[in-house]
Amino acid sequence: MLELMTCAEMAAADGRTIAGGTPGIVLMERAGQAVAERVLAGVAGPQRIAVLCGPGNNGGDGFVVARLLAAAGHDVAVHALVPPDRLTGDAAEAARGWQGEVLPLAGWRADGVDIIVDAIFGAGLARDIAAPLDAVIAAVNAASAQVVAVDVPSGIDGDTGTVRGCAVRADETVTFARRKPGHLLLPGREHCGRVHVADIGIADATVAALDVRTAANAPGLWRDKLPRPDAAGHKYKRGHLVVASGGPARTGAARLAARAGLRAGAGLVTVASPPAAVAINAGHLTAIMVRAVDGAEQLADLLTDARFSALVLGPALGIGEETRRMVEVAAAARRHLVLDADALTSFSNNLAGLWQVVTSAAPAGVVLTPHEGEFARLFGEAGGVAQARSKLERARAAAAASGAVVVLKGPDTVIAAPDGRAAINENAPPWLATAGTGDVLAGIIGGLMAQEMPTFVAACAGVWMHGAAAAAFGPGLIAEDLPEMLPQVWRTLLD
Ligand SMILES: NC(=O)C1=CN([C@@H]2O[C@H](COP(=O)(O)OP(=O)(O)OC[C@H]3O[C@@H](n4cnc5c(N)ncnc54)[C@H](O)[C@@H]3O)[C@@H](O)[C@H]2O)[C@@H](O)CC1
Ligand SMILES: [K+]
Repeated sequence: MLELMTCAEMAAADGRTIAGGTPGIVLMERAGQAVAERVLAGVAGPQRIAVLCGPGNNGGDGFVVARLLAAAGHDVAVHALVPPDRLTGDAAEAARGWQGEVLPLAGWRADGVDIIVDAIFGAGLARDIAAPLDAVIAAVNAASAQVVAVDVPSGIDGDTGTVRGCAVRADETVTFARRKPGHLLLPGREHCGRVHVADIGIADATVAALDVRTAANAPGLWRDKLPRPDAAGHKYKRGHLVVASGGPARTGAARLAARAGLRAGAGLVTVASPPAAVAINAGHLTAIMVRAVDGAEQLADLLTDARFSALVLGPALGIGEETRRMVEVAAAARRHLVLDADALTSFSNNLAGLWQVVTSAAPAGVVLTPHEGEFARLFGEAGGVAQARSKLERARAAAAASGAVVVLKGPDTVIAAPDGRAAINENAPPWLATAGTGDVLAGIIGGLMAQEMPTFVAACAGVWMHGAAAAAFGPGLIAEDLPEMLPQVWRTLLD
């Protein structure tokens, strides 16, 4: 269940389930039940519980939770934004099931409360939170109580993960059927605590019929497309990756990418080096080959040999005309390309040029791996990017505008394909943000593409393996450690 459903998709799935014969109040009962079970898991003895209810169905879920927790013997107080007689539909029905008092939410204080159930806003959050609710949310966040959020922490936009004015910080969040993008994108992810997905009876077929295009990035998305070494195979069948090196003072980045490409399974890896840097590159490499390649013209000569199947261009390659020409030459030779760092910056404010590169490389795939700064220089002006509400939408718009697979890097890296598919990565530990790790990522993706793994899934797999390698190493990681952790990551994937 890697799909992520937007708030609108969730509402559509709900609507179809209701149309299929399951009344809305039954879904709400199941939702409330799932939250109540989560609250009860791990509590010993009677608790003082405050259930904070908003004006819509999220609040309706809250009334169900309150009823079930009171029935389980806890001391439950309900505080609502609007009086129950102003609720409508399923929420009104759920509120009628609550026999106790309903106190106002404005001015609520957390004094003496053990557990807070946040049922103020969920998928229907439509604008920034204002007074007096901002004070309520501040009180939730200042409380020492355990906070369990219903669906999404109130104030977090379920589609974008952004904070609308202010937002609850939950210890646990119980959502329904599938997670939403806002559970994975920052800062939303940090507000959710542990996320639990409860089955409320929305059929997989109902979700499938919605053609959901966004997923959490995990092996289930691409494991079956990973290149698998076979007994009869040999290195020439596992692709040949070329990584272009910068000049004598800037060679380390290419070697990091090259080593990562080899560990990612490329059969052969060659560092294409300016003649002046061949000696230093050769002095630091063993299993990886070095070839003297002096600029774009000689790269074109090299690529007349059809065995070179993929290239990584960009890490410390230098910004400017020559790098741009190397990219164009590689594209014209129809090789799989990973464009990173200086190769991206060499196309700043030149989206037309980038589009040309992607078009001429086709059917070979092109992956762009910008961090936020490179992304802004490349796509700041692109249609759709400026209007995008989230990192997810920005990456998707950039992929559509460039025709390439875009890997928009960060702690919540988004991988987007020009056809609209996108994945959000969540396995990167904070210590992955260190010098040179981007070069390694480019190398891993290049290594997978050299083996003919399809472009979008190669990018997704590369990002995940990169995060898994960092997580397996732990704090203190430096970029050089990442390729060395890949065998361990491979073992978990190829079992
Ligand atoms: N049918 C479904 O999809 C199901 C939905 N369920 C619950 O229903 C929720 C969605 O319900 P709704 O669509 O009613 O949405 P919400 O209950 O999240 O909120 C909508 C209400 O909040 C008001 N509102 C929005 N932003 C506001 C702001 N910043 N300040 C003040 N008021 C604001 C709106 O005017 C509206 O009255 C889900 O999050 C989930 O908890 C569950 O009952 C399970 C089934
Ligand atoms: K909520």
